[in-house]
Amino acid sequence: MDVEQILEDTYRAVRPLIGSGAVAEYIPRLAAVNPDQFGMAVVMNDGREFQVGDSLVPFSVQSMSKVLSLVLVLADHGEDIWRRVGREPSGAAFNSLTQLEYSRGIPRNPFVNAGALVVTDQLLTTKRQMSDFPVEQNPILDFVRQESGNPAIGLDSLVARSEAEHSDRNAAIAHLLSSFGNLQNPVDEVLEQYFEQCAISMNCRDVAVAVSFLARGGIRHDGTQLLSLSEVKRVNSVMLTSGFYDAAGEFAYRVGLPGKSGVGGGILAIVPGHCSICVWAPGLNASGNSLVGVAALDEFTTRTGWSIF
Ligand SMILES: NC(=O)CC[C@H](N)C(=O)O
Repeated sequence: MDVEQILEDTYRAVRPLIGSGAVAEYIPRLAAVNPDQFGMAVVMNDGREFQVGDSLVPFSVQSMSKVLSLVLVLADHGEDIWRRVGREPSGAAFNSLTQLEYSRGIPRNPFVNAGALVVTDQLLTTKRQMSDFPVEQNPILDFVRQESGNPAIGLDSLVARSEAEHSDRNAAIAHLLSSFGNLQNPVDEVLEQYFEQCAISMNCRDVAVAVSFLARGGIRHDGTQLLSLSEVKRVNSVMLTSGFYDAAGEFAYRVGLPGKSGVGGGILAIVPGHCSICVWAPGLNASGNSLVGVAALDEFTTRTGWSIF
C-alpha cells in the first residue's frame, strides 16, 4: 500500500475544511492559535515515517497526555488504579462535574478531566516515593523526550499559566474528588501537575513516535517492554470507548480506531500491530475534538481500510 500517496490524498480531501471549527476559548493562550493549520504523521511499526502539512509544528497536547499518565501509572502500579477510577464511557463533556457527585467521587474513566486528575494524583504520589526522581521533573515530559528521541520537547509555560488562571472548573472537580477522599495529594499540587502535563508542546511526528509502543504490543523504542500485551489491549480499549468524551461513538463509527483527542486540536490514533497516527488541526467541533482531525482520520482509514473492525 502506498501510504505516502494516501496521506497526500487525505490532505487534499480535507483541505477545503482547514480552518473550520472553533479554537478552545476557555484557555486564552490556545484561543490565540492560528486555526489555518493542519498536520498529520503516520509511524509504521517497521520504522517508516510519513508526514504531510504542518506535521513538525509544535502544538499543545492537552488531553492526549492523559493516555501517557495512565500508561505510566499502569506500568508502575498495575491494576490498582481501577479502584479509584472507572472505565465506562461518560457520554458527557470532558469537564463535566455532575457524574462525579452521583458516583461518589469515582470518575467514569481516566480520560475525562476528573479521571485524569485521579491518575495524575497517583503519578504524583509515585514520583514522591521515588527518592531519585527530582520533584520538579515531569515524568510525562521525560517519557516523550526519550521515546521520540527529541530532547527539545518542552512545556509551554504560558499555556500552563493560562490554564491555572482559568481553572475554576478543574479546581471544582479536584475539590469534589478530594471531598470524597479520592485524592492523596493537595488539590493545588495535583492541578499544577495536571496543567503542566497538558501544556507539553509536541509536533505530530513526535507524538506518533512517542505513542507507537501502543501499536507495538507495549514495546518501547529501546526494546524494553513498558506494558504487557494485555495491558496495551486494555489501554487501547479504554481509548476506543472513552477517548472522545460524548463523541466516542461517532469517532468509532467514522474512524474505527482507538484514539485520544486534546483541546489543542491534536488526535492520536492507534492501528494495533501496524502503526500510530497523529493529526492536528486547531479548530474543534462541539464535543471538543478536532473537526478537521476527525475528518482526516475518517478519510485515511476509509482509503487504507485500516481499522480494528
Ligand atoms: N479535552 C482537553 O484537552 C482538556 C484539557 C484541558 N487542559 C482541561 O483540563 O480543560
